[in-house]
Amino acid sequence: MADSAKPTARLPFSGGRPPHLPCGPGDVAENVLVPGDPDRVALLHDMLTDVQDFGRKREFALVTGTFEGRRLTICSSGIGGPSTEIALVELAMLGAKRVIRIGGCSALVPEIPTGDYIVPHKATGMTGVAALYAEHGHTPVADPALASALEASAAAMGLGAHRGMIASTDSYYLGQDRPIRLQAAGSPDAEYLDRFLAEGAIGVEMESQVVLAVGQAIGLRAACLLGVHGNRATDDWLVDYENTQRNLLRIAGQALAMDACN
Ligand SMILES: O=P(O)(O)O[C@H]1O[C@H](CO)[C@@H](O)[C@H]1O
Ligand SMILES: O=c1cc[nH]c(=O)[nH]1
Repeated sequence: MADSAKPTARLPFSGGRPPHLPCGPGDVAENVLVPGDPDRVALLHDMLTDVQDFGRKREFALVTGTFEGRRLTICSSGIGGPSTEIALVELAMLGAKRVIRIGGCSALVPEIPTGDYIVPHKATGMTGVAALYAEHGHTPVADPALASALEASAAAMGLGAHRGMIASTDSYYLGQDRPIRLQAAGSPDAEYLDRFLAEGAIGVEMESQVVLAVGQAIGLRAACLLGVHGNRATDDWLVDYENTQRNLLRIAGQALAMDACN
């Protein structure tokens, strides 16, 4: 379907090129890392060799290169569920088989410091896209072998990785109990984060529930690796976040090599 020459309204691929990602047939590796921010593709691409840069359309920047002998694509998803669903579906249609979201989150419990990592084994939350995919489960699960490989990879590098449930939401401000007017900066009304905590979530961000729900639905092996950018229990926020982001690629790249189902 993805290589039909003429676009249709139902599936507007043109000559095999998808309507959103800036690439075509043969450009996407079987292994894909998906950060949210397109600038992170630029930040990380010097860690690859033999890089082909396919540029950027909207929030989707995409490069394919080699990381430790393995062909690897890095493609940004933008913020939130709708653009993340588009990225995953089009990546899969172009040949992706294993996808790891590498993004940021805030921890919800005081024991997880900023600069550590979370490997969600499942995701809860209130994203619209995951609700659409709900027949595959309100709490979609990560590919177990891929998630285990991420944990083992972080451990091998001596980096703190915490296994647990992540919560994803479509809202950065109200949905994460942040003030939505400066005047209210001192008095956020905690509500949504308490609900996530009560369900057992250890962190919050905006895409993992979608990545896992879509992955399960379309048969893409999917997992997430999240850098802990903030901690909502201690109110700590990591100002220098670049090293954490580079470690996301290092951990995920090693995990792809360690994955038992490789
Ligand atoms: O670090 P990324 O992948 O962008 O993820 C997190 O950061 C963004 C919000 O600032 C949301 O996309 C959230 O999920
Ligand atoms: O607090 C945070 C940090 C990263 N991403 C989010 O969505 N929230």
